[in-house]
Amino acid sequence: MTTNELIALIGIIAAVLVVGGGAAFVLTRGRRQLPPSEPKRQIEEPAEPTFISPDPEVPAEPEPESESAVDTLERPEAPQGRLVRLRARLAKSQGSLGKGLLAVLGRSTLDDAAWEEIEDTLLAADVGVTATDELVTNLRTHLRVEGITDPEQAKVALRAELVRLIDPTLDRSLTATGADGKPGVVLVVGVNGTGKTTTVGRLARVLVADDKSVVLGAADTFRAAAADQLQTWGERVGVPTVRGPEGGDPASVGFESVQRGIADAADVVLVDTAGRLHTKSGLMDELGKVKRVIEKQAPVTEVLLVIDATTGQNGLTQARVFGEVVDVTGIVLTKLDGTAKGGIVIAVQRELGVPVKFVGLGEGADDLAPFDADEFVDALLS
Ligand SMILES: Nc1nc2c(ncn2[C@@H]2O[C@H](COP(=O)(O)OP(=O)(O)OP(=O)(O)O)[C@@H](O)[C@H]2O)c(=O)[nH]1
Repeated sequence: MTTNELIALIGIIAAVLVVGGGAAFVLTRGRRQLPPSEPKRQIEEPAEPTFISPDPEVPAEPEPESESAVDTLERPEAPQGRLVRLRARLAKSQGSLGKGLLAVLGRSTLDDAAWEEIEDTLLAADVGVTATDELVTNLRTHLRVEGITDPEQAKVALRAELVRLIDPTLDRSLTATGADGKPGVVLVVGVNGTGKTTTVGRLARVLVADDKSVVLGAADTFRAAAADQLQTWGERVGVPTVRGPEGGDPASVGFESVQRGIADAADVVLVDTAGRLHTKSGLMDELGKVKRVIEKQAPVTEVLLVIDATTGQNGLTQARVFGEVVDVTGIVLTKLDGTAKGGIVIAVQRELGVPVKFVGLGEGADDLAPFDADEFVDALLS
């Protein structure tokens, strides 16, 4: 090999070494910049479809109940003291009944004309004829026997006579305790629009505030929105609602709601019923059936008749007719906030011989107050 040939061979070997080393360097650096090998596997092996993109039609696994969901439940106001809070709502009744009576009693002498005015005031407030006679006779005797002429003392005497007429000794508690480990069952009845569904929803809140477990029965299958309305009331305080098909048999919804109450070991089942005209005998008979069918599961412990206080004498007629079909055990007087006829409390109690247990004094969720004779009369005369 010549010297020139040797130099050429060394040059070729050197060039090969330089190019090969450079390529190796580039490859090595390049490999270091690649992502780790794991993702390569992801690309090659398609993931399960449900992980790639959850199908919106497929319901997700139920999530454990979050704290915020529990937090959204409302805490109803304790029932005690509601009547005192709502006393100003009796303003209309206060004006015509309470203030009317006090104005006459405040006069220096009470002649026959003054007593007639007292009588008229009581009658105008729907106290009813017999109760009015009784109150006037008793108050006159009270003032005469005790020689009362001072208006302030006369007011005290009036208060005592009104309380006596309303009868503070009546048991006004909701009879909602069942026997033999079964829930108490409260059936709520009345004509259309008196406020039954609202009352059932509010009663659920009263019971929940009292730490009772409750099941609602939407046996008003007649009015389309009634079951939804009731369910909403229940959801606000975490209470389930049993409902049936629209136009279905109300008795079977009543039956199933009590069945659910027994299965859940609930304290109370509250059953809403369809409003019915008290003049329609077929519908009234159906109400009797609802009660009988429910009682195949557990005794009805309370039948509450809801009466709209603004309907006056008509409310009394309803009370009479409902009382003939189901054994009414308590009265709920709604819309007492919108009437000057607060005396209906006295009249309706006498008509049925059962106590007023709750009064509705507004449209708020907790505007249903347990009735108390002393607090009511104090509100009227304040
Ligand atoms: N101002 C006032 N409104 C009330 C009171 N109680 C109920 N209401 C209103 O009365 C209306 C009728 O109430 P509902 O509970 O739907 O009556 P319902 O008796 O269930 O009606 P039906 O299902 O048709 O028989 C609603 O607008 C209630 O907000 C109350 O004490 N005061």
